[in-house]
Amino acid sequence: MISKQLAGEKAVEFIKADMTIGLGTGSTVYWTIHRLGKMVKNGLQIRAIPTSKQTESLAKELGIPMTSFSEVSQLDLTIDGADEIDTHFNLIKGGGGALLREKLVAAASKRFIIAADDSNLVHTLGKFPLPVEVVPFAWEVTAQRIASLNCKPVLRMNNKKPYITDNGNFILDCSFEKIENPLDLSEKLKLIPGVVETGLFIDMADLIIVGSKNDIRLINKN
Ligand SMILES: O=C[C@H](O)[C@H](O)[C@H](O)COP(=O)(O)O
Repeated sequence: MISKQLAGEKAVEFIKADMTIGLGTGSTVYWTIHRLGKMVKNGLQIRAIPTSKQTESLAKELGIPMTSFSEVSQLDLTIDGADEIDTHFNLIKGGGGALLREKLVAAASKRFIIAADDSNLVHTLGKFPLPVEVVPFAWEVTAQRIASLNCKPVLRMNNKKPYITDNGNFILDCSFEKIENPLDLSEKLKLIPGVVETGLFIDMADLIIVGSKNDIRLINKN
């Protein structure tokens, strides 16, 4: 069994009846969503808010009942993946382009669980290029401003065209190499006009489930 699958499937143990669950995006929570689909088939009653169109269609296919922020304002639990996790529980997310909805859903959740594998654990964030969601208008100028923070922003492409997020925006993948102060960088990025959201999730995760070749580790905050 692959490590992401181990971690993703383990995460469903934290889902209880009648919860409202945030469903993340990516190849790790794919396994969570599949397991949850089986639990729902066996009678578990929950409702879910997806963090992307991709997750929404998978969850619908599996018969997982959906809700939205027009019906609920707080979720009991969100389960998501991460591209990098540092020793202070800070994350880089957005490799799959879903960072904006992921952050909104995580911020509205009482508990935020990350399922990942040991390759995602790092001492310092930044080797994985930081995804930054920007509005398409004047994205070139936004990219120049971001570059002045000491990185190389690259416009994410898809079939030779700019990749478009579920919110109609572009993504700039920004290679910082080492992000020594994630909070400071996050604040600086958010001050740049045109930046919608960044893939830095600072001190939001409550529990990390780390799958490796043959076992699973749970890392609790504090
Ligand atoms: O936009 C995508 C998300 O932030 C994913 O959770 C992240 O990229 C990790 O994905 P995966 O589970 O495929 O490694």
